[in-house]
Formats: sequence, C-alpha cells, structure tokens
Amino acid sequence: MSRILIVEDEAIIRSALRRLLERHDYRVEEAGSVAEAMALDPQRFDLVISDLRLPGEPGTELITRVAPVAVLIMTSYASMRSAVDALKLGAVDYVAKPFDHDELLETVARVLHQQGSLQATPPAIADPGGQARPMIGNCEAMQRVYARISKTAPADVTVLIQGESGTGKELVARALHQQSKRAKASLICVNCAAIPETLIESELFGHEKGAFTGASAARTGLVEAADGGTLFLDEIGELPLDAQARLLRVLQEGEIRKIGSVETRHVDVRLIAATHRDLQALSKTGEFRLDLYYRLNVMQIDLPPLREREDDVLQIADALLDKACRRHERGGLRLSRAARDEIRHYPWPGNVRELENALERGVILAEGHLIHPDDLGLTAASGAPPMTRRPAPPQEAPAVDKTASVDSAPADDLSLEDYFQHFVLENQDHMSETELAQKLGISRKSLWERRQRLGIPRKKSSRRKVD
Ligand SMILES: Nc1ncnc2c1ncn2[C@@H]1O[C@H](COP(=O)(O)OP(=O)(O)OP(=O)(O)O)[C@@H](O)[C@H]1O
Repeated sequence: MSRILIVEDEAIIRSALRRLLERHDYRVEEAGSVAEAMALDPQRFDLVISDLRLPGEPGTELITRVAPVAVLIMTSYASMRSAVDALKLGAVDYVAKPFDHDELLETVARVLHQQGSLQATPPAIADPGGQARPMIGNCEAMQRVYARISKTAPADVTVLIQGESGTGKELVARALHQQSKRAKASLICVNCAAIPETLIESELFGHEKGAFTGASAARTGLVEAADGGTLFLDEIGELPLDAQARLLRVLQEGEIRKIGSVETRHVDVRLIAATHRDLQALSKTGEFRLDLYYRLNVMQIDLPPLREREDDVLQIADALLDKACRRHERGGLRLSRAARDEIRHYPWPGNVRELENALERGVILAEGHLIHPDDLGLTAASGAPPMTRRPAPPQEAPAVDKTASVDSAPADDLSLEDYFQHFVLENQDHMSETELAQKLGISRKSLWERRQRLGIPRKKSSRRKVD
C-alpha cells in the first residue's frame, strides 16, 4: 500500500483529501507545515502532496528536502504561475485547487507509477461510465500483477491473462489498455463464451452480403472496429477452431478477411486475451491451436484466486460493500464480526464476482445495521459446493422441455436458482456448454450470465466436449 504525506495548513482540505485517498487504499499521514512534515521522517513516504503556500516555509522547500521522494504541489487556479515555478524547482506535478477527485486520483496513481515507488500501486481503471476506480488489494501476488501491468501496458505486445472466473481479468485488460499508447482509441471487449458458436466468426471478422443465409447486408466485424485500439477477447478458450485460424492470421499478418470475401484488409489491433482454462492442455486435445497459443502468450499475467490473496479479501469486501450500500441507498451497514470471519475463510470459488454478489445479497437482506453470515447466504445460494456424488450420466439429467426456458422448469421443493445451480453442477463435467444450455432451454449467453450472477464458475478440470 503506497504511503502519502499531505502537507496542508487548512484542516478541512487536509482531512477531505485524507479521506479521499484512504478510500482508495492509500496509507495517509498529515502535516500542517514544512517543519511538521520534516518531523515525520518524510522519506518513509512514497509521495508528498503539499500546498504551495504554508505558514513558514513554502511547500516547494520540500522538493529538495524530501528527495528522492516525489512532491506533488497543490495550488489555486489564481497562482498558476507559481505552479509552473514549482515544476521548474523539481516538483513532479501540480494539481489546481479546488481539485476534481478523479483527476487528483489519476495524477497520484500516475506519479506513483512513474516514480516506480517501492510498491507497485493498483492501477486506477476508468469504468465504462468514465469513473476512475483503482483495483483493490495489495497482497504480494497482486503487487506482482500491478508491476506486470505497468511494464507490459506500454509495450504494445499481445497479452494472455490467466485466472479463475471472476478474478478481475477484464479489469486487468482495461488497465492495460488505459496505460497503453492506444488509450485514446477504442477498447472492444468480446466474451467468446457468450456468443453462439455459429455467430462468433461473423461477429469478430464481419461478413459480406449474402455470405450465408440471413446475411442480408454486409457487416463490419469487431476486430475491424478495434482498428487502432485494443481488442479484448475474454474466454478465448471457447473460440471455435475456424475462428482461431482467422485470428491467427490477424496476429501473423495484421490482416482480416470478412466471411464471404476474397479481399483482405490491414488492421492494427493490439490483442489482449483471457482464459480460465489451460490452453496448452486444450491444444493437446486438439481444441486449441498450439501456434495461436504461442502467438498469444507473448506476455502472460496470472491473476491469483481470491482465496490466495490473504487479507485483501476483507479490503475488497469493504470496498464492494460500500458500493452496494450506495447502490441500494443503505448507508451505514457494516459486516458483523462473524460475517467478516466467514468472508475471510470461505474459499470463494467464484472469486471477486461471487464476493460482490454475496455482499449485494447481504445489503438487501440485512435487517439492522449489521450484515450477518446468514444474510450473505454463502452456503445456500452462492458458491460451487464440492460435488459429493458422481455426476449423473446425461440420460439421467432432469427432463426439461427443450423449448421451455429454465424459468418455467418445474422443481418441486427447489427454487429456480437452486434448480439451475444443481443441474449445472451435476452435469457440467460431461456436457459442453451448448448441451447444458440446450437441456435447460436457454441460450449459451443466458447460461453464461446465470453462471456469473450465481457465482458458478466452470470447473477448471472439466474437459470441454467439442460441440
Ligand atoms: N481487485 C479488484 N478490485 C475491485 N473489484 C474487482 C477486483 N477484481 C475483480 N473485481 C470486480 O469483480 C467482478 C469480476 O471481475 P472481472 O469481470 O474483471 O473478472 P473476470 O476474471 O474477467 O471474470 P470472467 O472470467 O468470469 O469473465 C467485476 O465486477 C470487477 O469489477
């Protein structure tokens, strides 16, 4: 966790800034003057944020006195000239007061990143709404991830992100894009598992009019849409072999050819791929092209499962709880001691996404000011409980009307969600995603979405049947 010293004589500004930074997982101390700052052994910090005008010596005094620690100067709009002077004196950057929260956080994250502070800082990632949010967690394994992101992002190479479902692979892809020189161009995210196999090639590569039944007009694919920017292919292990061959051509030649076209077109796309599966093992069974695997795996980033992130789980839980409370307008809710214990010790097979879902449930169900273990419903509705019985063979699977949606499936004493979870867990080892979806009478996309919502990751060990 990066340590920041705030030097500011106005107590209100100082404590507001402290709260903002602490909410974003920085460890903060404060001083009201240069003299007070010097008494705090400022070289312990990764960054000093100082007001320019202070009682006694000005903030710029700190620039040489705390070196090599970077000093970020705060100044009012009225004294921009002095900000420029501060930069000349060696301040790492300045922020104008009153400062915009997102801008300040971005500057702090960038400065810490540039300084290569002793600890790698979690990257601040703008969500699709444009709000900057840092990745949460500072355990050693995540520090390595952050360091890898900051080294890999500017290199414009293909990256393979590996990790269990819900570990934050998409967040890492966003961070890579946002820290790359393509940041101003588009980031196109595609979940290969959520697109029906029959459509995925035309979605990715586009098609000409009349290329197949139903292709009533020509269409540009997502690879072309990412031209100049980044293409993030999540769950790349689900890409059918034909699409793999086309993708290989994009990586090797920088060219795409629409379905039904004889012409190729040059594209400049940075590819980031993610998977929870072992692509090398898949290549041994012929499900994934080994040459594509080697092309993808120029740089690899491995995300640890949540159960291996030590105390990060509670830090992430607090941040996600805060978010859920705001969303449901239930301020002031806290986790009981028992709920914290349970969160700390639960194995989180669905990782951060499952934690997010459990906390949301907790916020909705809590009756007082505390969320208790029951409210989280960890054993009842979420998580993938270990299978105690051998999976039933396909013919013994519950009979479901293939044309009906799972929402209309009868299930005696089971809720629909229980029924869905039960069916998937019982059958996923011997059925492909397409077969499961067909049996349940839903699309592969719905199956995927339900898995996410209920926190039922696909088992890593399960062999995918070729559909
Ligand atoms: N370190 C983190 N800090 C804060 N939120 C996180 C973190 N990691 C994951 N999340 C949140 O958890 C959810 C799942 O993350 P994400 O979609 O990136 O996972 P994923 O590994 O891509 O999952 P999948 O493989 O299932 O697509 C998201 O809502 C994301 O914002």
